[in-house]
Amino acid sequence: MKTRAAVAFAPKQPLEIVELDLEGPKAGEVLVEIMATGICHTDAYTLDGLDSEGIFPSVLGHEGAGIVREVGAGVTSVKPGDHVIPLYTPECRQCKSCLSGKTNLCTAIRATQGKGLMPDGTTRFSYKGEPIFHYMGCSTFSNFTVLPEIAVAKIREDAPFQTSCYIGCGVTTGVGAVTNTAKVQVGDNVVVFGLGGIGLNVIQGARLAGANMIVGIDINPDREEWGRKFGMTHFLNTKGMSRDEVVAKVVEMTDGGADYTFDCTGNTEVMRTALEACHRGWGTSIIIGVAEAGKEIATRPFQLVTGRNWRGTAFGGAKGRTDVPKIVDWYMDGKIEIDPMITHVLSLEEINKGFDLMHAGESIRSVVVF
Ligand SMILES: NC(=O)c1ccc[n+]([C@@H]2O[C@H](COP(=O)([O-])OP(=O)(O)OC[C@H]3O[C@@H](n4cnc5c(N)ncnc54)[C@H](O)[C@@H]3O)[C@@H](O)[C@H]2O)c1
Ligand SMILES: N[C@@H](CCC(=O)N[C@@H](CSCO)C(=O)NCC(=O)O)C(=O)O
Ligand SMILES: [Zn+2]
Ligand SMILES: [Zn+2]
Repeated sequence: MKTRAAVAFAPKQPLEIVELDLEGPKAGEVLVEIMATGICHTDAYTLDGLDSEGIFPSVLGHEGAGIVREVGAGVTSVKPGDHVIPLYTPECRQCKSCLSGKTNLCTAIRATQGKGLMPDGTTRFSYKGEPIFHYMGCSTFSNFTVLPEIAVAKIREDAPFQTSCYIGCGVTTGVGAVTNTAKVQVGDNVVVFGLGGIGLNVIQGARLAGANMIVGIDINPDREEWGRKFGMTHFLNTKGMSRDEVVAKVVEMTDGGADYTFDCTGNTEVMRTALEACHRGWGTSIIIGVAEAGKEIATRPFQLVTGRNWRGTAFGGAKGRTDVPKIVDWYMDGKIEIDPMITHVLSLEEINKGFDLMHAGESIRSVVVF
């Protein structure tokens, strides 16, 4: 079949809208019509050539929602007509990681996914006879895409695609980092570095968990109003401040340091600041941001010797097929907010504008509707 898609032919080039050839689903795979997709900063980081796993030409996008249109042989958990959210962190429920009960990082198809291929080692997309690679196992910047059965979460049919697609990454990552990874408790003091599409969801996750202080930090002053909408209690604009100044200010505000800090910037200098702003003896810093290829984190080991903890999280520690339908329920029941964070709704033809808005700090989430 044919599908309209925004293709990343090369790094640092605008996406091109073209008609691709798409092979149907093989055994264990499903064909999904993508109805809406968000644009996450991770898509921009890959398009900018900063991802060590970045492959071109490819169809980016990993924050989608859509409808199953066809299933391959042996598929039993979904059927045509089901509403689904694609999962860049699949859940096979059989691999060592899934069975461990300790992680959401299913390893069943990670090797081929990282090479832009389906589990059988081939790609379903092509253009003028040449292969086009998949991205994060999702490729939601295509109107139709093929996914492994283990990489789709079935969701309720009354959830709007335009907003629930954000649960495919940003919402689940931010809220889950608080509830699954940090396990923030009532009364904890939380500091969030970077109040974009992920950080604002960390803030609403901290509010849900009953945190005491929720301090938001950004270098964009417009983000203060955004943070306050979702439960932020204090704001710090750190533009022009040194690491020591930021740490000292957070330690003063939180009476010794935060119980939990979250990096939602991807900047390795900010990651260090976030660790050092944690309370001596027990504070934990969670890295959510994805850093550019080649960047490394550093701190004095004394920071860890004196009881601070450094951790990371992918997809908010959520097990996709199990947890995503529940997060959709939280949204539909009004426990978490999504609609106000969708600042721009674009057509596929306008997708490059979504990247421009993100880089200019003018959007929280842009969503493309097909
Ligand atoms: N671990 C995961 O599973 C996961 C999932 C989604 C996104 N991410 C990553 O999370 C990060 C955030 O993504 P997003 O979509 O929210 O991006 P975004 O562009 O919407 O937001 C980033 C925010 O950080 C702020 N910022 C930038 N530099 C800063 C600095 N030095 N100090 C303080 N604030 C600063 C920006 O002003 C902006 O508000 C990215 O690195 C993305 O790749 C990780
Ligand atoms: N490919 C990059 C790392 C990118 C990365 O860390 N991705 C996150 C999701 S970001 C979503 O917006 C993730 O899930 N990581 C776990 C995994 O990819 O298995 C690199 O090579 O540095
Ligand atoms: Zn993402
Ligand atoms: Zn698994």
